Amino acid sequence: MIQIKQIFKRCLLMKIGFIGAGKIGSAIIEGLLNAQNPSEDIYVFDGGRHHTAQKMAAERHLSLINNYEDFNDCQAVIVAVGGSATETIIKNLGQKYHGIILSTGGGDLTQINQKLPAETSFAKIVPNTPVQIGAGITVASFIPDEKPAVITTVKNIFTQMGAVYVVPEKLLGIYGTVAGCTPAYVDLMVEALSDAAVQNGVNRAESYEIINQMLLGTSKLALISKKLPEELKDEVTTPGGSTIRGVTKLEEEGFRNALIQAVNTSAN
Ligand SMILES: NC(=O)C1=CN([C@@H]2O[C@H](COP(=O)(O)OP(=O)(O)OC[C@H]3O[C@@H](n4cnc5c(N)ncnc54)[C@H](O)[C@@H]3O)[C@@H](O)[C@H]2O)C=CC1
Ligand SMILES: O=C(O)[C@@H]1CCC=N1
Repeated sequence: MIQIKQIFKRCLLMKIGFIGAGKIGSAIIEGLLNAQNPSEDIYVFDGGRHHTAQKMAAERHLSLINNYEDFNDCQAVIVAVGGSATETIIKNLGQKYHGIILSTGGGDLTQINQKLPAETSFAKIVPNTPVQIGAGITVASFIPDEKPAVITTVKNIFTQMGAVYVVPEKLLGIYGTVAGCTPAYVDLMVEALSDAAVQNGVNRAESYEIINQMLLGTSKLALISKKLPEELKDEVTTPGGSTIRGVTKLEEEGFRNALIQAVNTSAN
């Protein structure tokens, strides 16, 4: 049985290329390595100002390449450079590599696809940083008439690292915000909760352990019980107790509104 599973897994394995191995590029690479993809099947392009690709290739034994043509062994190439360089890289890459190009940055799906050779597909993805530990979310958008095999390949790559949502391009911004930006909001909340804990005498390291474990448990409870947030909140808020005093203070300070405005600001 184990052998069959291993053979099945081997069949799903594929070579994946990267241009840009910064924060999100390296998180995806770590996610692929954690999912037991062989390091030599991960190709990284030797470029960029920060030498992150060279460092990562050396440390994690990845295949470092210098020509876009070398990506032709890869089922997909992920462009994770950000900024204005993205579209030029995709255009040049598309002349030399014929497969699936995925970008973590911007660009118009239809316009870019029209400029690429017919055998090359272009799609946009927003992975979040927990992909590195297999607990991520990746949101993807394809042109409306994309080949099903392309969508399946992209899903096969990212389901190794967590959940995948395919959404229309016009919703990629908001889905990407809710999945991709909010880890930073949560980290900010953890820092603030920890500061208050330390202010009241809790050891810093212990406060982080407790708060992160509390978040993990709270999320698991919501996912497993399928209860709504208001039900779960009600289970904690004893009438006349300490939780409702804190909840009321959060309302007074505009906690909910701050989050709503933050999501709108990130997404638009
Ligand atoms: N950090 C995150 O959680 C997420 C980021 N994104 C998007 O992904 C893109 C990249 O973001 P980060 O990884 O955070 O940025 P980053 O600045 O950490 O990484 C970008 C990397 O690209 C490299 N690079 C730049 N030009 C290059 C070139 N011509 N050839 C090869 N490498 C080149 C840089 O040296 C750098 O290592 C951005 O568009 C961002 O909006 C999307 C989802 C999540
Ligand atoms: O901050 C950013 O622009 C990217 C998009 C999603 C997460 N980070």
